[in-house]
Amino acid sequence: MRNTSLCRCAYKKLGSKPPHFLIDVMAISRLIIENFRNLAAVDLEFDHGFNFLVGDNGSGKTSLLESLFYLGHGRSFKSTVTTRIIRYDQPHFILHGQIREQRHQWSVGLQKLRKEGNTIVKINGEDGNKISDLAHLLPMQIITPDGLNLLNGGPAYRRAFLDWGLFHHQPEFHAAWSGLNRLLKQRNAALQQNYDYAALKIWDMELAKLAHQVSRWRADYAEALRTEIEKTCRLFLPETEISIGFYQGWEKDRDYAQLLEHNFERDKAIGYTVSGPQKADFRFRANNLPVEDVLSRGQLKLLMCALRLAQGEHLMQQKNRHCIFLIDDFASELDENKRQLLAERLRNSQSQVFVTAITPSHLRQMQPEKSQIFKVDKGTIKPLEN
Ligand SMILES: Nc1ncnc2c1ncn2[C@@H]1O[C@H](COP(=O)(O)OP(=O)(O)OP(=O)(O)O)[C@@H](O)[C@H]1O
Repeated sequence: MRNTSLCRCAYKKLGSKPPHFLIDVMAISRLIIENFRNLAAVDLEFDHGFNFLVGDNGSGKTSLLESLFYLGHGRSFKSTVTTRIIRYDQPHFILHGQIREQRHQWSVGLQKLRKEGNTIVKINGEDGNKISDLAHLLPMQIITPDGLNLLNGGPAYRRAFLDWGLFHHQPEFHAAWSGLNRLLKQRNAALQQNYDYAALKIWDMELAKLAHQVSRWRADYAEALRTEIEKTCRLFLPETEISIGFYQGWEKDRDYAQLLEHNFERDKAIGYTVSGPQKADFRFRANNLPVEDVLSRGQLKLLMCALRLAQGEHLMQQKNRHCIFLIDDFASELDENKRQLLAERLRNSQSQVFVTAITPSHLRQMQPEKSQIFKVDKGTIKPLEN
C-alpha cells in the first residue's frame, strides 16, 4: 500500500508519461456507507466492470450514486445543502471506499458532521487531505436526467466540464484557476469601492496573466476533445451534424490586460468585471443551430453522454487513467436502439460503471461479461446472483 504523500505527489506529477502504476483499470472495490440519505448502513463489494442497481422509486438507487460521487468530489450532484444529505436525525454521515488499481490499493474516507459542517478526508488512514486529493484519485463522470443542463443550461456548466478535464490533464491548472477566481473576486470588490484605475492596474496585470494561461489551456483541451466528441456523435447522432466552438470569454487575440483597462469605467459602473475567462463557453450546434433549440430530449441526452464518454476516453488515451461512470436512470428518454448504442460504448470504455434502473428489463441491452446486480429496497442494498 502506498503512503498518502507519495501517492499525492505521484498524481501531481502526472505529466506526459504516466507512472506505471496508473496504467491499469481503476475501480472502487468496496464501499461502506453510514447515514447517507436513506442508506443507514451499507457495505458492498463492487464488480470492476458493470454494477446495476435495481429498485423501486425512492428505494435509494440515486443515493448510492450520490454517495460515490460525493466520495470523488466532496460534494453532491443533487443538493448544495450538505446537512440535508445526512440521514434524518443523525449527527454525521461517513463514506469509506477502497480503490484498486491492479497492483495498488487506496483506502479513502470522508465524514461530514451536521454541527461543524466541515468535511474530514482521510487517505490511507492519514488526516489532512484535501478534497482535490480525492478528486485526483477518483476521476468520475456522472450522467443523470438533470445532466442536460450541460447543453441547455448556462455556460457555467460547460466551463465546469472543460475545467474537470484540465484538472485531470494539467497539473498546474488547479492553482491557476483558484488564483484567477480569487483575483476576480478581489477586482469585483474593488470596482465597488470607487478606486481609480491606477489602484487596480497591478492586480489586473496578474489577473491577465492567469486569464491568458487558463484560456489557452481551455482552448487546447477543447480542441483536443473535438475528435473524440465527433467520433462518438457520428455513432450516437449520425443524422445530425454537430459543430463545436470554444469562446474564451472575450474577443479572440485581444490582450486581456488592455481590455480590462479599456472596460474599467464600464465595469465600475456595473460593479463587476463583464468580460473574461469567467464568461468562457464551449458551444454546440446541430446542423448549425443551437442544440437546445433543435434536438429532442433523447438526442440531447445522447449528446450529453457523448461528451462525457469522450472526456473519459480522452483521459484514458492521454493519461492511461480510467474514469468511473455513474449513470442514473439509464433507460430514460432513450429508445431500444439508442440504449444499445450507449451500452456498447460503455462496454468498450472498459471502465467501472454504475447504472440504476427501476426494472431489470431496462437493462436488457447491457450484457457485459463482468457485472453484478444489486437489489435496492427501502435503503437496503443486496447483491443478486447473476
Ligand atoms: N437526509 C435524508 N435522510 C433519510 N432519507 C432521505 C434523506 N434525503 C432523502 N431521503 C429519502 O431517500 C429516499 C431515496 O431516494 P433516491 O433518490 O435514492 O431514490 P431512487 O431509488 O433513486 O428513486 P427514483 O427511482 O424515484 O429516482 C427517498 O425516499 C428520499 O425521500
